[in-house]
Amino acid sequence: MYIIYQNHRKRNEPAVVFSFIPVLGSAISFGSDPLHFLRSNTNRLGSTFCAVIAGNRTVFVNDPKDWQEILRLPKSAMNFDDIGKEVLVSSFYMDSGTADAVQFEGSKVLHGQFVKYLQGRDSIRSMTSLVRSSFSSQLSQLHLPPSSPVPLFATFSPLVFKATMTSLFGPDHPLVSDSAYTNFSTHDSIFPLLAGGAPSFLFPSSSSCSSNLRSQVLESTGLKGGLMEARRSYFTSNLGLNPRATAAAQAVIVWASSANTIPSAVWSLAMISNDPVSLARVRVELEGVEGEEGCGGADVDEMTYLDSCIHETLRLASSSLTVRKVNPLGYTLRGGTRLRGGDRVAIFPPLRHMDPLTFPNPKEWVGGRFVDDPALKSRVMPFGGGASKCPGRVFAVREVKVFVASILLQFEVTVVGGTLPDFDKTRVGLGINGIEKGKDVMCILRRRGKRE
Ligand code: HEM
Repeated sequence: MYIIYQNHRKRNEPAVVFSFIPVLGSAISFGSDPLHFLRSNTNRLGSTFCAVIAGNRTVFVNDPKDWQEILRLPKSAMNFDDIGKEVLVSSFYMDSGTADAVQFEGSKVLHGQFVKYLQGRDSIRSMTSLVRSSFSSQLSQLHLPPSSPVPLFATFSPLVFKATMTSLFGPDHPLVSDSAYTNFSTHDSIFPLLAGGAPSFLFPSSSSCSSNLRSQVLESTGLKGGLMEARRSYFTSNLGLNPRATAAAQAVIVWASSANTIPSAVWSLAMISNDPVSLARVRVELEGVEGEEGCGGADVDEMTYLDSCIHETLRLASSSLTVRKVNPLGYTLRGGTRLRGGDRVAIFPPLRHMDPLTFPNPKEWVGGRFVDDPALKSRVMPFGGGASKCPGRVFAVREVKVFVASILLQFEVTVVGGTLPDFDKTRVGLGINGIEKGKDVMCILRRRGKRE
């Protein structure tokens, strides 16, 4: 009965990708090669079709011309909040009542805080300045073997994590530590399984690492007037959450701020360093940066070539999925396609990122792509879109810029072998792909002489 319900097609509904596998449906085919799955089914069934993914009827809208309609629809037609709540419960060990408070009752105020602290000019300036001084002090203490290769991801992921935590909690907070990074990365490594609905008791180590993070997240921030303090005060004073629930809600930001920023930063450094032309162009921009530590503040805004390289990295490494849930009455799209109440609607931006008509030679990393054609930047969607678009996007790009600039100002970086490993494909749908399991980007790093 279940299979018949999921696969049966009513009038005006999108065609359904048939699957005999109950619950899982097409999850494995989609997860193992999403572009092939979406393109081949688009060829067979049309650009909007339905597939059952992990028990959910999911309508994939694959023509970018239809995306704006979906992203602009009001919450009364389809919403992200129900899905957001499921993720809070499945992946952040939050109880259902707390998830309701965070995702529904407090959503307007919390969104306003994101806008104020993650996008406001003064706040971004002071967060960038904290990130810059964190990189500066971490790099000065970094001991590297003089001429043997260094694994880029293993070496720099903890640095990016600690810089991000510094910007949110202040430099002396317990989350600014290697042990907190280990807790974060253990939880992060099984995040795709938790988000896919696997029960958390199967992963006791992740659960204890996540609990370690939650026990640290409430320690005093040392930062007055920042995002984390504003959230904490709202959770306790306005939503009446107890310390345990408040910690769970704060831990979400620890993950959201780091999980995608870390691979974005390290891939950007690797891809720039592996392309002599782009590396030379970025170095010319860096020459214009004043002072030894002058890669934060206003300067990063002027590095347009670096900005292009970072967006090109995000274009290639992105695999996010923007998802909405249709309201119980169902909804009819402009073109007449009928969606059932409870259907999920999904947009996969890499379909456009890898479209040769939009991005010629889409598989190639072209550092100056967006300098040559600035309008193309609006076609890159690594931060999702609509109501759930990443609120940390402006700060995130700045942090990546400061990271790359800090490293290149201090080091000559040479990628050993000249080729980069593949992406980790197990994170489809979550954001920026990490690096293939068991691999790293091996580089020779030589400290540069002091600039005059
Ligand atoms: C390059 C780094 C980053 C990338 C690629 C990225 C990407 C994303 C994506 C794809 C989403 C989901 C969008 C959607 O559903 O349409 C998201 C959501 C989110 N991101 Fe980011 N992100 C990054 C950095 C950050 C940072 C630094 C912060 C905070 C300091 C942050 C905070 C959040 C939050 C709170 C959400 C959930 C928004 C909601 O539920 O409405 N992100 N991010």
